[in-house]
Amino acid sequence: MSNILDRILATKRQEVADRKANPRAWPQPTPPRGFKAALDARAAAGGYGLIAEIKKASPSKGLIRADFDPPAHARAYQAGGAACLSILTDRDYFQGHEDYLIAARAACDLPVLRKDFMIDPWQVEEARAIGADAILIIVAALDDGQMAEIEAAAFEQGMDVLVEVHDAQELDRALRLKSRMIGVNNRNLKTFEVDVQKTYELVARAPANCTFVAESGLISRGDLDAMAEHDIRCFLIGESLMRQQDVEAATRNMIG
Ligand SMILES: O=C(O)c1ccccc1NCC(=O)[C@H](O)[C@H](O)COP(=O)(O)O
Repeated sequence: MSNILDRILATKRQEVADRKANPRAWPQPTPPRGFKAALDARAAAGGYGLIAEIKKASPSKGLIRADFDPPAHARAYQAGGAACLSILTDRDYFQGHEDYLIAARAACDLPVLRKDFMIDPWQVEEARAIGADAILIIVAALDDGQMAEIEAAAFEQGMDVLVEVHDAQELDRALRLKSRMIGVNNRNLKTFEVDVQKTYELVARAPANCTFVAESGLISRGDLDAMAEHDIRCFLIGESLMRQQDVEAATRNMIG
């Protein structure tokens, strides 16, 4: 039986083919903002490096934020102390859009991750063209050759790469790449269950020179403090912040 990732990737292949056939023209983006450097600086200063996600909806939760306003959320996340943004651009499963990334990045100074399902280096060029400072490689979605090709395209554009893994085998494959920014997604893509134990298991296997990011299902300051006891200081958080009426205050309470 196919899981949600298989279904997303099937849709994405068709979407990318359509977009390559009918490319949009984009305005010239400003130069890349250092994404990994922004996270590392927070962690080095003894704080938490938060990648705050602008996420309208998801396959697991449906609609998360009805009054969705990417520029306002970007400003609130920056004022609340986030180091970086993650912005969903996938339309079919997350109700995202490239225009949300463009508008949110223009509204703040934070580096931005294009959160989408990369299957083709062409999408990396498009990501930079809309202003993204980093892209995501999901190890479960690609073979080693595809990952290396997409990573090389990103580095050529001066972007950072967050490499996302779910288990030890995927971590071993991730570490064959050059990027030293590794995210552990605690969400099981078959069941949608979130298990933060995954992060604890994998941080012990990751080399010390990695920027290590815990992703998904983080709800409270206590969750982050528990992870900090295992030397994990960077986090990708979406839903729990996006559900708050006062996003700025929620962000500050989470990491302040
Ligand atoms: O969020 C989902 O339902 C989902 C389903 C299938 C593939 C990916 C999915 N989420 C992408 C993410 O990585 C999360 O948006 C991100 O880690 C933030 O998670 P959360 O704080 O739980 O919103």
